[in-house]
Amino acid sequence: MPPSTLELLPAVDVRDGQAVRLVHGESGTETSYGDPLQAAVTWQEAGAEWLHLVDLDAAFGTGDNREQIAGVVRAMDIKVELSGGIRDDASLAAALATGCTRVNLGTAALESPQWVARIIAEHGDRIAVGLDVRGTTLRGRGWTRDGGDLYETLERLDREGCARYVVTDIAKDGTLQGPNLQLLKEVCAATDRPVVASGGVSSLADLRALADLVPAGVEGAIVGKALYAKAFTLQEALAAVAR
Ligand SMILES: O=C(O)c1ccccc1N[C@@H]1O[C@H](COP(=O)(O)O)[C@@H](O)[C@H]1O
Repeated sequence: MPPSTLELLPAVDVRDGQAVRLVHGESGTETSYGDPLQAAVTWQEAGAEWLHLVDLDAAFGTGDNREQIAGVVRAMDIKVELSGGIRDDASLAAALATGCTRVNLGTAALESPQWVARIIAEHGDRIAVGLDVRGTTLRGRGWTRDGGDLYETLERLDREGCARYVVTDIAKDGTLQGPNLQLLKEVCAATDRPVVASGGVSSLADLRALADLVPAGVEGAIVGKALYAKAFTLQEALAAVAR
């Protein structure tokens, strides 16, 4: 039975050793929120069951924060979804070895389809694919390059057995303008796999609207800027989506 309550995944995105939020995922738009471990512990203590942890330097190709991020995963008692720069056997092995619950692949799903098919077959539910889109065009390499059509890629990944998708509307990400509910409905209609919504959450009303999409296939929501900007507390968010 799929869960009836929307899962919430507070985000900790790490750039140059700091927890940051970006606007539209654009490098150079960072607002810093300090120590990533402190941020992660704060969300865990506030009742989070999941953490969405991103190595932004690895995603942008400007280095990595791998050891620091592994330390954050090790310090957590909650489930961790780990992403950023997981593109080959070595980076995948390092990511899985942190003990994270699952990894989320972006660029690799666009540029290395055969490798992704193999690791989906090998690791099943521990692999999610991030479908980061502008309109219906996928973006990779730190969201700087086009990577094909959303629905063609979704069909291929479904065929290969991908367990779930993390869908980000880049136009909404970091803007506090509300999630793209229409996009999420369309993706849910195109796949029977669970979808984690990402981008734009600004209010408890947004979270309730996403919770209304649980029967359609939205399993969870990543919440970033709204929590850091204190639009609401995580406790309020968890209460808002409890069904
Ligand atoms: O989360 C962001 O703000 C973000 C911005 C720009 C690029 C990537 C971003 N996040 C996540 O990084 C992974 C993709 O990394 P890769 O392409 O596999 O190296 C994906 O989860 C994005 O959602």
